Amino acid sequence: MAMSDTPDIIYTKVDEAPELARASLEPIIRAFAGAAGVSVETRDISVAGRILAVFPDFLTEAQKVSDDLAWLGELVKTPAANVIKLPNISASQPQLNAAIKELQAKGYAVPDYPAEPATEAEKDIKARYDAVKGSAVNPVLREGNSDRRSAKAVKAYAKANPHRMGNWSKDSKTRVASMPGNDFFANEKSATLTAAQAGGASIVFTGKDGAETVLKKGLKYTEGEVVDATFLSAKALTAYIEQALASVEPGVLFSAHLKATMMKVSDPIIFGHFVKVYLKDFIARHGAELDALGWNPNSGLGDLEKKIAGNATLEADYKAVMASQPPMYMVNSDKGITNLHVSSDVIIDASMPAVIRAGGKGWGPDGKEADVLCCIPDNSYACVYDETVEYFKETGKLDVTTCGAVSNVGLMAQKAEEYGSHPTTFEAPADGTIRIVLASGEVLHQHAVEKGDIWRSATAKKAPILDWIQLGIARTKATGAAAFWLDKNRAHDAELIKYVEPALKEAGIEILILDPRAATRYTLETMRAGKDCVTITGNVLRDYLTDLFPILELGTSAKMLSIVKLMQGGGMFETGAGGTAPKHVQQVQEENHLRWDSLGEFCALGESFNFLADAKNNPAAAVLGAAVDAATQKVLDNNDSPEGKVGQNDNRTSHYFFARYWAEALAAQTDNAALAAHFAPIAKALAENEAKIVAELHAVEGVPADLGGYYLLDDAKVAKVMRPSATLNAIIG
Ligand SMILES: NC(=O)C1=CN([C@@H]2O[C@H](COP(=O)(O)OP(=O)(O)OC[C@H]3O[C@@H](n4cnc5c(N)ncnc54)[C@H](OP(=O)(O)O)[C@@H]3O)[C@@H](O)[C@H]2O)C=CC1
Ligand SMILES: O=C(O)CCC(=O)C(=O)O
Ligand SMILES: [Mg+2]
Repeated sequence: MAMSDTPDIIYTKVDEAPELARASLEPIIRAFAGAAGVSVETRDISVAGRILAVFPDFLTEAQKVSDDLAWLGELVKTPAANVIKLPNISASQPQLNAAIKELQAKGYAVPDYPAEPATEAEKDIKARYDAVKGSAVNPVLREGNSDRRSAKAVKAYAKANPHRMGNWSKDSKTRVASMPGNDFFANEKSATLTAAQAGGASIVFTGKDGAETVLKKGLKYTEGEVVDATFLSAKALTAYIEQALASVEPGVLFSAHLKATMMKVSDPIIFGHFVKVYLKDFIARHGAELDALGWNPNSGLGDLEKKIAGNATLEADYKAVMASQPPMYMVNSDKGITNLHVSSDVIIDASMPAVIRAGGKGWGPDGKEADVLCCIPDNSYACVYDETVEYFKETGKLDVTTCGAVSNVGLMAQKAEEYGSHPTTFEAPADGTIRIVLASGEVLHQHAVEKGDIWRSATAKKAPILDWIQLGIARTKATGAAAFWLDKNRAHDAELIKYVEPALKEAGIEILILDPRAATRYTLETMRAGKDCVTITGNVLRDYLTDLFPILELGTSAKMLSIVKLMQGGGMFETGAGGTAPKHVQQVQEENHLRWDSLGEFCALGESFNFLADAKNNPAAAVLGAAVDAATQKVLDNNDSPEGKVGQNDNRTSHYFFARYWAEALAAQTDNAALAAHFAPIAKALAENEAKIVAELHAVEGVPADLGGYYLLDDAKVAKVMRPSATLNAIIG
């Protein structure tokens, strides 16, 4: 990729609430940066955009789009990368189907998703869609390790303006239940490869009859790579879910917390097992009919309800079976949407912290809060939530006004660990053995499996591991307390410890190495004592903890600063640590109020300019960056962030205030006289027209908004909705 034609900054075009926010904020950024000669361009990583990009052969010339994700995937491997990445949808199967339907209805002749492909052509279509499904963007762009923390101003704001926290009681019945064994944790094997073991490998299934099937060929391992293999027993999973359901006490809700988006192969299957157990009697009675309707349990109760709609017998029996089971934790009790409707509705990193923040409460079908049994099948990380729940039962809720800040350094680069394991995850086709066979013929790992068991291999490469350790050391030095979250009794972690211990010795620094349960307790106690603490973790805990601790400390993970120092010298700045907040879009559609908080974008923008200033020796970018930081601080100080209701500040008003403070800071600085002169009249006009602009922004609220679609938005309509102030638009230019 030629570096000379790369824009200074890439801002991503995404989905749902952050995409609506982009439509308002990005024109402001483009105009302000442009005045300093800094170029900003967008690239589309929305799920609709990604579908269109992989099916050019089904589209007319006019409909074809560039494959921006592929382009960005190359860019992040170069020092020229400076990407501001907003969250995008990691589509579950029902979401993917809905996006396809919407595109087709809009005249794009993309094919249906072939669930059971028969021909080579159908297999090709399915493979293309499977590359779009689930978490398909982040693993491609994350060519560096993760550094997530709250900016000082954000933490100070949270301490001074504590959010609402539910009370924890000692006799709360909320608890975490995980499998007694035979899970990924128990069955894991791991090895660090020698130079002789590096090279090609394949994954082979051998049936009881001795017949071999190659599940995956062409794997390429490098020296020092940590290669794991493990499986979760389907029978043990079913038995555990049955036992958990039977153990639900009266008045307690049943819930399952998975990550079906990032673990896009394993977790939809696990989700399907929950559905099958919950609806066991119903499926036993109507299995053939449900098959004929084409219902797959992995697609959840949402799809089932659509498929049986109008069939009075099925509907009545479904209702009866649902009523006979313990009540479920609800996604939306008003609309009857349960935990088991769609696998991507309850995502563990966001869902468990919300239960914990509420004092161990979830919403039941009756629209009331209740204690919850939280099923997290695999023991690798369930202990983190279990320990947190038990800790708060013992000690009561956290005092937000005094607690310390917990930041994270996460091993993430180059598809590290479980989050890179989709291509090497398989449901065992029959009873037999699954082996990883190296080019030499050596069997690296093998497991005896039964039909339906979920087997997977994950790896972490040496260079990212070493980079992660150094980042951990640097952040520890800057922070104080820290721990590596590694369990010497877990196969994979034991291999990582072999890297960590000598590196710490060489650096002459002592950092605790604690298993996840002990590390959870240590971190909670440290933060409660008012001290800051770094969690140095693998990829999954990076994800979980950067929602858990911010949601407790700040009320949300949206305000996190999320830096990805790319290993080839570039920078990626993710906004916040959360997702695309689908609920927020619904509110816009219903009453044109967007409560999405762009503080994560503001923080990322400041970092992106600062990075540009250093990387390209661009002093004007440094001026822009410093002014962004000042504006962000002022948005917080003046309480200009969005609130929940029509008539209150929303995303658009917060952008107006941000633009105004940014212009004021640029006008006031003395490092760049030309920029100061350029922004002085803009700042003046923005300030003088405050009442008029805010009135224009509020005037559109309270009635439904037309976005021209859900997955494929109509950009002109979105611009109209998100930029309704003619006065503001004229000043921005
Ligand atoms: N980096 C990425 O690309 C990520 C993408 N995702 C994707 O996002 C989608 C939704 O994920 P989900 O797990 O439901 O989590 P979300 O973080 O989108 O939503 C959970 C809740 O967090 C609050 N929230 C999150 N961000 C903001 C914000 N900027 N401003 C205000 N409130 C915010 C909202 O709560 P309330 O309205 O109650 O205030 C929201 O309902 C999925 O498709 C998922 O795959 C998820 C995580 C990261
Ligand atoms: O890629 C995804 O699906 C979600 C990513 C995520 O939750 C995170 O990185 O915090
Ligand atoms: Mg997350």
